[in-house]
Amino acid sequence: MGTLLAPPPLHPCTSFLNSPETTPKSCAASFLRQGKTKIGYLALCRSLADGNKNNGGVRSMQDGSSIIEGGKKAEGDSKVIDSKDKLATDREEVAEVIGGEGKVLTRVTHSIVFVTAEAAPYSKTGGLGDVCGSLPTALAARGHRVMVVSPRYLHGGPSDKKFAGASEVGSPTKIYCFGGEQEVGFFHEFRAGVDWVFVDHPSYHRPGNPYGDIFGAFGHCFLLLTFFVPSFFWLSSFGSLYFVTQHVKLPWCFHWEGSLMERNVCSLSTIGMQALYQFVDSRNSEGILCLKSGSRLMLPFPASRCLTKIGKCDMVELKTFQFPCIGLVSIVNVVLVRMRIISEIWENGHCCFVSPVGVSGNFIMLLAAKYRPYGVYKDSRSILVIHNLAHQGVEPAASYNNLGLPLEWYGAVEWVFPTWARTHALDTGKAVNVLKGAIVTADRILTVSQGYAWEITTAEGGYGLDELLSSRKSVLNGITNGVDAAEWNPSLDEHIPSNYSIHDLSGKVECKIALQKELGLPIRPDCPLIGFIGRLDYQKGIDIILSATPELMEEDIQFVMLGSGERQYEDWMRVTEAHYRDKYRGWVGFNVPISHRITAGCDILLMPSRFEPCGLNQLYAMRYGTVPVVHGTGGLRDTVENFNPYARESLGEGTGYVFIFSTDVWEFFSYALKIAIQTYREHKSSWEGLMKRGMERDCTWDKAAIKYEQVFEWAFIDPPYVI
Ligand SMILES: Nc1ncnc2c1ncn2[C@@H]1O[C@H](COP(=O)(O)OP(=O)(O)O[C@H]2O[C@H](CO)[C@@H](O)[C@H](O)[C@H]2O)[C@@H](O)[C@H]1O
Repeated sequence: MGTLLAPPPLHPCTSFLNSPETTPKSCAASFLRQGKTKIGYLALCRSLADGNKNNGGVRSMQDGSSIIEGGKKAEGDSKVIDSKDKLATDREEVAEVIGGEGKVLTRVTHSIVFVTAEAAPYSKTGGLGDVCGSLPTALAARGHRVMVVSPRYLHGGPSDKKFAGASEVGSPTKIYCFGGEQEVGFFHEFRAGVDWVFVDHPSYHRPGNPYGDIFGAFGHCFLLLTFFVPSFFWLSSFGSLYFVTQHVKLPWCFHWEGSLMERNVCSLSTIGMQALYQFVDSRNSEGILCLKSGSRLMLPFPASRCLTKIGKCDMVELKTFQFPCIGLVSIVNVVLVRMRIISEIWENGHCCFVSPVGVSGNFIMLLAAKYRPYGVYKDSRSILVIHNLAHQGVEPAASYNNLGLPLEWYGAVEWVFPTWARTHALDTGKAVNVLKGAIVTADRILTVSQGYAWEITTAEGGYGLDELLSSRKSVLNGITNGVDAAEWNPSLDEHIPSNYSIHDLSGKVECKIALQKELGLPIRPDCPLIGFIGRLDYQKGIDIILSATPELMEEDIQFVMLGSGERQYEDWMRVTEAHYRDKYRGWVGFNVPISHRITAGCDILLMPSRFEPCGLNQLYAMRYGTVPVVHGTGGLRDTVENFNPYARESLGEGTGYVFIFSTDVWEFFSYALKIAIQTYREHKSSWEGLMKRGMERDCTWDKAAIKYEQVFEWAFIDPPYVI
């Protein structure tokens, strides 16, 4: 094992994340941690970089070392410290690693397991799938050790092939739930530096998408997800947890993402945990604590035993998220929990993250209410990541009993609807709001853009939580989501008919012609082709598009929309297509290859979202030289720079068109769109400048991952918010 002096770390005070008020109080503390640092997964990082180049790959071994696939053990510089060394100090930092292309990989490595309801490319219904498909690979590329656990959905169609690369691990295991024994299998694929693990059960084998079919959302999604969704997120809707452990015997961290549960299923919440531990057990036969008990997992043993059985968690990170197809149902995702097992616990026991009830927001509360008072996880930190404040997980007050919280904690989640929002005379308006509970207990709070981080502290964007969020401004940051550069790259994209790049845009015209052909629209390369991709709901501003369409159709343009969601909008798309056969196409459904072809083939992409925490399609569009026309809100305002043709001595500035709402909402939208169309037609060089500036933008996950690491560092500078 080698040691070396670390290069000067990033100064935490020179934040690129937020305003000075959100900078941690004690920057000095981080400097105290400088000095001698140990090489941790240097080899992994380097080998990963090398391995990726030569189509090899690095496999992490259970003993904490790593090998390059092909059997060669990492050597020399590539030596990896053994796990005991790794855990000998508090939280060890490894030196920043300069990868093959001079890229800094990471200073601190973790083992991370994502457990998620969807992960692209295997499964995806929206932004959640994108994030869980790309963030793990970005973290792996930075030297972290990453596993993703998600269901093995087989819908009986071509999408089933996506799981073809995964082979079965061991034999199926039996778990007890729903009043009987269930057989659960596990499949595994190592790809892009990440171990992808798929939980298999007959309930995942059905037509539709993960959460519903043509008849609507499955009423028992909770059941489908319970097999791998751990007890953290039970309840009516939430869930996702990532946690990272440095436990030698359990060298993975867990990341649960996106569970959908209904309010009456609290007792089923432990099953996923059991399944996961069964799996872990099968790989680490030594000393893993398997939770095979019945319903409740919360502190199933006396506190004193917990101290030896349960490790300390370094980091908990939660995020809220809306499941597109579920309408009002909210999802709270626990994003990342980094576990540290101090040496004595590590010697005796096992890392075990348990919660009797699952909502991830609830998990943060449980951490504060039930673990820390017993000295468990007192060195942990929690981060709540808010993806969509419109969905908070508000449930009837009676649900409180299912949260597993002590009675005296009711105030943390108490929620009373105003009189006007009550449904009948006897309605007291009393409810519980799990997101509120997480906000008042989390150590740090994140959103998916800086703009949205501010919006949620205002009365307009705070959905009733603005004052609470304002009171926590000093720990509130925004990190913009990234783009999976491998999936969304016009020069490599296999879904589009012609590849192209900023240096040669000729392929883009070919993509446009091919799209017009595919849609049955007149083939007219010079006609502005406008696109929209997304959920058909209020958030995405579909009503604005709807209002503006008649006027828009008077223009010489073509317009294609891809989306699914509210029935009224789907019907509207069909009717509009029938009415404007030579100009409009509405593709009702969810189709990833088509979304790529629309992104590549269109000239303009519309995103008139009423609010948008981050938004991904505008990022994809810019990468593909498609100019976004967006409402200046949240992440859209942060990521799209408004076009200014006069800037830089008339060379122009900006990457798209940003309009602001007023009372006549659609008129502002129409106005911005008309200017875009006019620029496309009459000012070709300005348009090309717009396209190229968008394509030059670096919106990759690498940048976001570095910012996440910065927030983790800050989280450890302060003591836990609630002890
Ligand atoms: N019919 C269809 N066919 C094919 N692909 C389709 C599709 N409809 C949508 N998609 C794809 O699904 C993804 C949706 O991304 P968004 O950022 O709009 O996420 P969403 O609003 O679901 O989630 C929330 O979480 C994300 C992630 O944090 C935030 O960016 C966002 O603001 C917040 O509302 C994109 O990749 C898009 O191309």
